[in-house]
Amino acid sequence: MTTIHLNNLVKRFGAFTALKTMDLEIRNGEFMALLGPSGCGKSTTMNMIAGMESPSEGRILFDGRDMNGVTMGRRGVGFVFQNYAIFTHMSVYDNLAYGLKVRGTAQTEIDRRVKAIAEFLQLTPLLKQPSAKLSVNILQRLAIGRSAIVEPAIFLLDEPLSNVDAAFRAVMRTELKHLQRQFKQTMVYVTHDQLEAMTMADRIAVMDHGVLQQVGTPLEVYNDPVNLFVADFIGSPGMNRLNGRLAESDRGLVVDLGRLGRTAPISSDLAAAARHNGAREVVYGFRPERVLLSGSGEGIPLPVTFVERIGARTIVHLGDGEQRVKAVFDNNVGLQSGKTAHVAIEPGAIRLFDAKSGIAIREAR
Ligand SMILES: Nc1ncnc2c1ncn2[C@@H]1O[C@H](COP(=O)(O)OP(=O)(O)OP(=O)(O)O)[C@@H](O)[C@H]1O
Repeated sequence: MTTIHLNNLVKRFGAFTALKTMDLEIRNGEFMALLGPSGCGKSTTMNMIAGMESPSEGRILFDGRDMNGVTMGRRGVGFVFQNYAIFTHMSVYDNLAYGLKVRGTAQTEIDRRVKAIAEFLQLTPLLKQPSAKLSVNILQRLAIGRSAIVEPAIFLLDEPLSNVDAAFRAVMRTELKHLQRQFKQTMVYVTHDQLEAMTMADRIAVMDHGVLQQVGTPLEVYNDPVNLFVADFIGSPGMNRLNGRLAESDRGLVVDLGRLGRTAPISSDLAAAARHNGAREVVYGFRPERVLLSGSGEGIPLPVTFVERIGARTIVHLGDGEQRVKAVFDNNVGLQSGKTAHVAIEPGAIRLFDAKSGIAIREAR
């Protein structure tokens, strides 16, 4: 196990800055996901950790040791890419054994470890097969096994599941997490898929445009996004946002929801944070799972525009124009498009953002 420190890391390609600045500590034995849209600098960060690219500025430390000038082969990292690097002229067994062979491991030990990893990745019946004829799913499993077998202290995976089919991806999400627990590796996992990051990672580093936006556990980034980018990127459907304006009332500070013709109360702590922030135009945010239906006719009246049933889950689309809301329920709530629903938001679920900067207005914690 190894701790990775990224200190003020910057990467420029000519005049273009792919990574503007990155400060991140990846703890011993931690599963860290680097998450963000295409082009945000995830792979660039990963390639620098692996030693395939050098930083333009800043340092990378493994257990406090500066990796500047240390070649990829000497960093003790295992790397799995989106495009599995498999020797197609070799059998599954020989591909798995390769890393141990080049390290001069004894044949009996190679045999033991190949059998163990093959069992773990359900490759045992295929060990004698030539790799050239394997399906994409199996090839990716083999690529993971080939890197994992040497038990690197640091395991780097760059979108390893993006070419495989959805059912297999779901299985591999669980297996990769299991593999990391078993070998107690420090794992860095690049993905643009928030579901992958949310289900596997101990912590997620959310990136956008070469800038680290937020680091936290899946629940922290889900519940308390630092800005509207993170609020939108995490969760499916993303966070609801209604445009509002802070206004004083006899109930204290409230959010005037404009066209919806309502004012929404906020907690006294959030009101204090909003007063301190000074913003007037705000985004009133809440997760679709935190919407409640009010049977008594209280709450915000919104037209039901569309009802989606996804297995046991129901996603209800409400509102029109700019003020739209999605609500997610675990059952069939019996709403139909064309009807009006009265919705309330669970207490404690409201998040406020400064509409101009997009930055969260947060209660002191
Ligand atoms: N060798 C290079 N030369 C010039 N620009 C590069 C180079 N490598 C990456 N870039 C640019 O740096 C930015 C970040 O790329 P990077 O591959 O790190 O993004 P990413 O978040 O991993 O996205 P993706 O999943 O699409 O690869 C992109 O705009 C990319 O075009």
